[in-house]
Amino acid sequence: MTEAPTKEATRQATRIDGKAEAERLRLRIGGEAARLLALHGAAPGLAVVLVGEDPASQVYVRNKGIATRAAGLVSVEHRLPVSASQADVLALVATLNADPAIDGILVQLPLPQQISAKAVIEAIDPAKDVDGFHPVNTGRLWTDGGGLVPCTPQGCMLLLAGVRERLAGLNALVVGRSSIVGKPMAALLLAADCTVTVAHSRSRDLPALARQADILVAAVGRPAMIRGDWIRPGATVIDVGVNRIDAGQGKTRLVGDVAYDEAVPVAGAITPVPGGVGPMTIACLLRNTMIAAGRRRGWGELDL
Ligand SMILES: Nc1nc2c(c(=O)[nH]1)N[C@@H](CN(C=O)c1ccc(C(=O)N[C@@H](CCC(=O)O)C(=O)O)cc1)CN2
Repeated sequence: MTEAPTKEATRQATRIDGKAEAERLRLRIGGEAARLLALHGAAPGLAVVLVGEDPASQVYVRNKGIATRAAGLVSVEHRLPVSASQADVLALVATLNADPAIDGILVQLPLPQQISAKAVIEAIDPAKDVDGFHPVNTGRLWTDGGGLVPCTPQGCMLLLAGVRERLAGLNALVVGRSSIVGKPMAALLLAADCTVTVAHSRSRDLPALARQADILVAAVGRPAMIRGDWIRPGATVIDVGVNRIDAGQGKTRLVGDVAYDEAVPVAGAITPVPGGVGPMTIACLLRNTMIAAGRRRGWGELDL
């Protein structure tokens, strides 16, 4: 009797579970916060400022508050109307800068068009800038690395560490050059001794650049732009995109910047959307708040 031909097993990338990793990090932060409360009788305080009523921002701010309180930190929310002036926001930031109970300040982006995000970010005390967007923290990131590190790129690095023991010498491609993700991501990969390329809308032959990459970080905000045949076999793919697309019948669904189903048979490991980088952003915000509190209150560097 002839045996049925064995079907060649389809290669599948390791799915990097950001939700589970974020949960573990939040539990560690909760444990450390409880220890510090017992030792010093105080909990770190995070103030989140929301201007206007952008639906996605409202969800993110609510989730930040829930996660902050669940970890045993103090969460304070300030909501300003969409008509708020830049002076209103700057006045609130000045109050929070001076408040000794507040260790971290985050102004949710985007802001209404009459308010300059640059002016607001630059007004935040760099020691309380838990987003890591202030020029002092940006400068530290590109020099000695001692400042507060932007949450999304920090989360990407933690996810990478879970699947890649050594990053030194690897080719890393960051697609996107935003100040929030692309540029700080490039700085962190460079600090980890990767050979870093940053691609953007004017880059020539993006597929060819992608095919060189052992690590590919997609942060362009264009649904499924990175195709499966652009990916180097075995590469680690970190998808930062959170794009809401029409799913028909009046429904929407979230997709990343990478064509996930095409990438899975080629990549070595890949983050899904949702459930990849997104949850790490909020966990790293709590981490930054703990770090800022430790430094401000003289609790020393914490093991997080
Ligand atoms: N001041 C800031 N503003 C904004 C930041 C930021 O880091 N600081 N980043 C984004 C929004 N953001 C946090 O604020 C954020 C985005 C996405 C997620 C997340 O968990 N995404 C989930 C899906 C959620 C959904 O269903 O919509 C996922 O990817 O699994 C968390 C935080 C812009 N503004």
